[in-house]
Amino acid sequence: MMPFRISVPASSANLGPGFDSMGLALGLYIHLDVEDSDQPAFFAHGSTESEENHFIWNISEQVAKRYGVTLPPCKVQETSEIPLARGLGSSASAIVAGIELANQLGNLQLTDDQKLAFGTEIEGHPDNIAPALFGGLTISTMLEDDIPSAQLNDIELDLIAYIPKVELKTEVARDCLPDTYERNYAARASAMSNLIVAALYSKDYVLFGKMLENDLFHEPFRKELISNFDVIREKAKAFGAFGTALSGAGSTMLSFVPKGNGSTVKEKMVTQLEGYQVKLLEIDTKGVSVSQNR
Ligand SMILES: Nc1ncnc2c1ncn2[C@@H]1O[C@H](COP(=O)(O)OP(=O)(O)O)[C@@H](O)[C@H]1O
Ligand SMILES: N[C@@H](CCOP(=O)(O)O)C(=O)O
Repeated sequence: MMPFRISVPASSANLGPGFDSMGLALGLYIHLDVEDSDQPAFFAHGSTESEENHFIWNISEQVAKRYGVTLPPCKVQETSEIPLARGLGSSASAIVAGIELANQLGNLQLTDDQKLAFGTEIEGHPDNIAPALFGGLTISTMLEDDIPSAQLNDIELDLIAYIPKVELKTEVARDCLPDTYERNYAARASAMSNLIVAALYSKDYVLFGKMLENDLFHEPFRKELISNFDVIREKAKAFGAFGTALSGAGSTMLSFVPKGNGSTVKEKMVTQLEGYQVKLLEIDTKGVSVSQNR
């Protein structure tokens, strides 16, 4: 089996009103290159020193313990294109990588449902875990003993991410949210989520962009934490984007642009945003993958 490579995509959760349920897999990846070794060793991204208590290895060990197996010694080299704590789902991608590593090393033959359940248990919500596992746009939620999830791959949009230097931990951005929403407010907020899904399925991207920018669940409470929130949204709209939302809990923002116009809009946005990485991103449609060839 060894050597093998596990690749997991990044993801953008929420898409405005799809708070805690919608997520889109992105073409930025974390890779684990795994090979045989007598001495167990885990090399984190950019490090030449083996770490015993690495986040991903800890996840793998938790999975192994749950299923009563001991993982064989091996050497794991992590490389990642996903910036940490910017709302691009780095923690969920790392969790999925850890689950898949245990799955492969322990020959556990975990089902998709088992991986989704375990990942969601650790992350607390399924909106990044599901796209990291399955690719595309996923909508999922937590029932008592099940995590139903639907997938949509047929999205004809270009994506532009504005990634600032500043990190924002999801935990901190969740602390800004209200504990409860009043009934009429919640009904309006969930109507936006229903409409955004209908707009995506019917490919009405003008309506999609409108709903994307009308979230009531989280963005009104988080936007104060995000520099240039309104500026980015307004400029992107003026240059032709359908809409722009906070990616996950932030700090990145993500624009959805008519297919084929991405690079033109990106070039214009670059001139407006100093200190940001402005990136044209692909949608990943595969989710986590394991390959023998490197
Ligand atoms: N590949 C990784 N290796 C180690 N820790 C990671 C990795 N990816 C994410 N993390 C942990 O998750 C944190 C970021 O998670 P979070 O605040 O949820 O932001 P996001 O998931 O949006 O990037 C990092 O600060 C780090 O502690
Ligand atoms: N629904 C969560 C999503 C967090 O995504 P992340 O990429 O910022 O970890 C939230 O909005 O808190």
